[in-house]
Amino acid sequence: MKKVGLVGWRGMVGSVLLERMQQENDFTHIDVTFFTTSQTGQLGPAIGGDAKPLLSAYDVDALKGMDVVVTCQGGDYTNEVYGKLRDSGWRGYWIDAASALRMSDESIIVLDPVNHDVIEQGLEQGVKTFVGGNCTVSLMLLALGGLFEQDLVEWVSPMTYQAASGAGARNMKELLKQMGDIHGVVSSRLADPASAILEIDKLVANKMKDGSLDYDQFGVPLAGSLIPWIDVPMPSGQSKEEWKAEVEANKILGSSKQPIPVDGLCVRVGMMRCHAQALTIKLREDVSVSKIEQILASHNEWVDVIANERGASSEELSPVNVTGTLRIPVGRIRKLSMGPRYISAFTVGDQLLWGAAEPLRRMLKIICNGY
Ligand SMILES: NC(=O)C1=CN([C@@H]2O[C@H](COP(=O)(O)OP(=O)(O)OC[C@H]3O[C@@H](n4cnc5c(N)ncnc54)[C@H](OP(=O)(O)O)[C@@H]3O)[C@@H](O)[C@H]2O)C=CC1
Ligand SMILES: N[C@@H](CC(=O)OP(=O)(O)O)C(=O)O
Repeated sequence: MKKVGLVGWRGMVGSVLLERMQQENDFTHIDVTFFTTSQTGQLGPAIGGDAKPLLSAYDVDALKGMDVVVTCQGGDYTNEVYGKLRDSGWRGYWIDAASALRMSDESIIVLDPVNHDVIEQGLEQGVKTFVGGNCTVSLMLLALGGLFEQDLVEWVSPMTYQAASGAGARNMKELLKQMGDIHGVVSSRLADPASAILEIDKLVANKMKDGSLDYDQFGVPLAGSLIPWIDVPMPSGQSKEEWKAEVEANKILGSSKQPIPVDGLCVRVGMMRCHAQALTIKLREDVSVSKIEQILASHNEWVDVIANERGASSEELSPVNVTGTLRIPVGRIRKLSMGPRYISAFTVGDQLLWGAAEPLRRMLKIICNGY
């Protein structure tokens, strides 16, 4: 049984990972040790055995005793500890949710339904560092996996609708607080069927603009609004979230030497934990919509092709429908008026499951010989 150290299991991504590992009985196949950056010595969770005192996640000697370290602690932790651990001579497997090591030559970005071959080849060549991809990138590749596998994509432009969870737990709470505070200024009027909508709208607009909403985390109000910028600026004029799309997608696909252009705008909207994306795709050849649907549907067991109909699209391509599940619905597939090689698609996925925790859980399982 492999000795597995878990770091960051208390955070949002880590908790989702723990939940999935429990659902899948993963703890019966590993010898787990829980680490912490802030609660050393306190009792850890009674998972995979009796509760034991938590070890310090900065204790390189303790980490060296692990065959595998899985971390959802974030990039600062990775930057502080990973180098020291490797410099100490440790040759164990490092599995990471943070972006810090994603573009490093010594790492592979893991999304095994899409790049199982890249992962297997890496393992054979002795790669020991495996990093989960950016959430929008992983969710897009799972949705379009069939088209990429058959090399049918000349380029893709994703326009995203990203949930609050991608920015962190405090941001999710802030969004809900904003929703409640806005509702508070009009709740009595909403209860009155005769109330005038323009008066309600004016009160809502005033509340959003008067500076009284909490927006420390997002910097501006998000409830009832949107933010067309995610992460820091890049010299190209892209946001870093937009920059990640092409470099990470091509690294996952193993096509970095002849990269497929992937570029669009990333937008934060008031959803909780599902990211959605509207995709414009240029195909390398004219393929019928029914053939495209067939190619997409047969790629992996989570993708679900939704008919381009009003009812099915409204119900199935909805964060409400997808949240908390591993499903990847993809729909609105039709030819665009630009020409027969241009198609649209729309997809939704849970950014904490396939977008963050699930690729790590599956990588751990691969390393532990599939259990
Ligand atoms: N691949 C992707 O798309 C995504 C990746 N991520 C990555 O995962 C990292 C972690 O993100 P996220 O899970 O949102 O971070 P959180 O802020 O939820 O948790 C990070 C750590 O904060 C500490 N912490 C302090 N107070 C609390 C508390 N009250 N409740 C829970 N934890 C607490 C915990 O460490 P300790 O127990 O040691 O104190 C925890 O592991 C990110 O930095 C990012 O790198 C995140 C989202 C998506
Ligand atoms: N940046 C993503 C979430 C995230 O953590 O991405 P990354 O793992 O690439 O830093 C979002 O805000 O929705």
